[in-house]
Amino acid sequence: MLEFAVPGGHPVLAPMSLRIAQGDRICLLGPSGIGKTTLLNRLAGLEPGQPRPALRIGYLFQEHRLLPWRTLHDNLRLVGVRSDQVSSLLSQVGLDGYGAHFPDQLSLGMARRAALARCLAVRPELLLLDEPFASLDPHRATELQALIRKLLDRTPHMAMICVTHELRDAAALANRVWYLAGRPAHLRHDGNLGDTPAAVADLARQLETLGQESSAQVRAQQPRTLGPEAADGQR
Ligand SMILES: Nc1ncnc2c1ncn2[C@@H]1O[C@H](COP(=O)(O)OP(=O)(O)OP(=O)(O)O)[C@@H](O)[C@H]1O
Repeated sequence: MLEFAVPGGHPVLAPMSLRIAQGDRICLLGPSGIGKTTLLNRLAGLEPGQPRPALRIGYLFQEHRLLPWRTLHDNLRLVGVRSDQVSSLLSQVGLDGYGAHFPDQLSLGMARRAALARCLAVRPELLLLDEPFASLDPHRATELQALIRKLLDRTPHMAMICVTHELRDAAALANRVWYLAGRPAHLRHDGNLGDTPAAVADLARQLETLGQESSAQVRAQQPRTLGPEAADGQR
């Protein structure tokens, strides 16, 4: 069991205590801008002043963050992959023979898979994926989803948290759903996905309601802007 705490006083996130079991597959959903990436960063120990996490974490950022002036081979060498293991790692993500390519020579989907290979290189106990399917065409997104599914099946003890806007990604990859909402943001839902299409549809309705409540709360907290008449009255 992995335990994480977000302390009080965080500018975006409410205090929370999170428990993640080995092999948990969690999809993290919530309205845009609510703090999903911030929570992943927090879990990865990337926020200022945070200690290094005590477990091995692979983090697939929204951008690939590979060094553009290094080949894929060298990018993987930099995180400790032995030269004779590079090909097999690239092969795991469907990039056989691309070791000599530079990141900018790859399509978005391929670069994301190369970044995924770099995540796997550390043999993560926790894999963090930040919107892995964003900006991919539906065919490429389905392909990447199938690849991630295969990698998860191959590493049953690894836990995963995947940020997404689509509950259908959760249906394909996750056994558990977190929903972040409110300001400061807290987990408004933490539960199993449900085994049947009807249960998933029911969860989708619940999450939509939570999203609407959250948006209303955020709107109510925003400072009111003065319209022209009100502004006149202030002069
Ligand atoms: N330390 C901080 N202090 C103040 N604001 C912050 C801090 N860290 C993040 N934010 C702000 O919090 C908001 C939440 O950002 P975040 O990217 O985590 O949301 P998100 O839910 O991942 O959004 P999206 O779904 O659009 O990717 C952003 O407006 C960001 O600028």
